[in-house]
Amino acid sequence: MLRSFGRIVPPLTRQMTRSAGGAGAGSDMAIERSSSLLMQQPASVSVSGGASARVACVARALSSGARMSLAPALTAAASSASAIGGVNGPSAAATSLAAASAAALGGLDDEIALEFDVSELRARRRLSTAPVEVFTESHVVSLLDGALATACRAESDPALKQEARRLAFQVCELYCSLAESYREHFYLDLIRAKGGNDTQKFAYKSLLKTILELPGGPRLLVDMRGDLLSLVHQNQLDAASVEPIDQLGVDLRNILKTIIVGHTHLTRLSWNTSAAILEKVMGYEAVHPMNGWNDLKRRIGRNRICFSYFVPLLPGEPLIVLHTALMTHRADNIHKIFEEPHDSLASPIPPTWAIFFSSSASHKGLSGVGLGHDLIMEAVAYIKKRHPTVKNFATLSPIPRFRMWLTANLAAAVADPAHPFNDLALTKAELSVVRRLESLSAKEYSTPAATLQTILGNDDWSKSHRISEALRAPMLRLASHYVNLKVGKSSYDPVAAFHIGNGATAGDINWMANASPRGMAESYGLMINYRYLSVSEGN
Ligand SMILES: CC(C)(COP(=O)(O)OP(=O)(O)OC[C@H]1O[C@@H](n2cnc3c(N)ncnc32)[C@H](O)[C@@H]1OP(=O)(O)O)[C@@H](O)C(=O)NCCC(=O)NCCSC(=O)CC(=O)O
Repeated sequence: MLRSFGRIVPPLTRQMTRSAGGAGAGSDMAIERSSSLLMQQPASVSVSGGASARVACVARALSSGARMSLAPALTAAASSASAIGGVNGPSAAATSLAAASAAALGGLDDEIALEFDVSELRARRRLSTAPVEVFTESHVVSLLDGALATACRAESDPALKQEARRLAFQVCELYCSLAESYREHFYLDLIRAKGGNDTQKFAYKSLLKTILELPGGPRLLVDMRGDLLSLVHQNQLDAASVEPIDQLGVDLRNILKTIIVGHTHLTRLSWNTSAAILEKVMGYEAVHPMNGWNDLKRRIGRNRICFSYFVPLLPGEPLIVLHTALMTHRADNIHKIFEEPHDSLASPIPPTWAIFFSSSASHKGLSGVGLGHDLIMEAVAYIKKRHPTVKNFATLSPIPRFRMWLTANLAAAVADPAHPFNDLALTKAELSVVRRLESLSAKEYSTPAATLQTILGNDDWSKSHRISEALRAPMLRLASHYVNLKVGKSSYDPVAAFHIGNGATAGDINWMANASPRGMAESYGLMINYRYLSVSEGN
């Protein structure tokens, strides 16, 4: 089938020739000469020492780009020269040729590392909008087959490593050039590529590991897994694609774990942290958006700690951020945490509570790696060591889908007066209090669910102290019911799933704890404390 993979940049082979910059016509001739020399000599046992010296000289004299085009020939030379030999082993000349080729290749390592910098491709991926040359599926499949075969063979033959990296880079370039709608095909082609080895299941892992070793490769794989998860969550995959693509996602996660688990570095961010990182922290904030540098300054000021994880292979990337307030009491309102001026937070009373009020992971592609759990546990250890008066660890967390859940259930109960949610919505006593305060029509009075639905229909209730107080008890009860809902073994609410999955316990639900438009839209202003009792003292 001739399927086009739109938005593709020119083929890499051409790109590579162009990036050989400065090689010029003279270099082209030198490439040809040394190529033929390299291709011919290793085949002969009678290779002379002079030939190997010339190989090395020619290879060194070439520009790095031109030498790189020779990499496959140099690799072949090194490999076959080593293999030449009878009962007495390789001849001295063959050994010398192997050494010269290997030396020329060895010197290339750093240059190749630079030339194969995937970060550039990622930048292009973000910027490129113009449709360019189109590759056919057969091109994609043959590139993947070749890259996969070479990556697999390079695992046992180090002489093939550079070639494996070159091909892996081409695959990255292809991936960065793909239109979003072609990613599903790419993943399937990657999974199906056999690399000449029909028996090896999941052979693509070798290719992914080769990409991981390219400069910028880890970040590309993080993006790739994020893309893949987005695709899966859209629920639009062909039924037959779901299982293999899920498997690819799991393999990608496991490969990424090798550069994350055991390599994380806990960092406390401060006003002295580089602006580039602080700007990212502001951008990644997923729970309480920041409105500029002053908001951030307050969140890293006195009695506030902003933790982040970094790993060496994703330099400059705060992978996950955890904001903490050190307090003298349990926090029940997010506005109080934000409104304290950052320079007046010094209290004469030492803090006894650490309140985690926001965790944000920066890359979807790293979900399921366990970063959130590990960061909270390391943060606890850090705080215990430096702030020994802190004995209690808890969160002040959003309840993100509470309003959605309540709205849907009230609608179902209004449609069916026998619906059990009518019993949960308001008790008889609550119903009579609310009805006394609000003048509703007969229809609106008809059931508890109808009454509550009408009152919550707009946010006016929150402006009336009396009505809001009348709603407090039923809303807290409904929120508690919601937070304890399960889907299988996990909590229905995503934040509850995260904290309860970490070993925390659902604690107090706080009334009007986040009256911002987002807080009202998500949970009618309610927030919850999850208690990390196992690490708290005196519990
Ligand atoms: C909360 C996170 C930082 C966690 O990051 P991680 O990389 O550790 O996440 P993860 O994907 O490995 O998920 C860890 C576990 O959390 C649960 N989990 C996470 N997100 C979920 C979701 N949307 N739906 C269902 N479960 C979910 C899963 O059970 C999973 O367990 P398993 O591994 O078994 O699948 C991130 O999900 C995130 O940035 N979320 C958006 C912002 C957010 O809602 N933050 C929390 C509210 S703030 C807050 O509550 C205060 C605070 O924490 O400080």
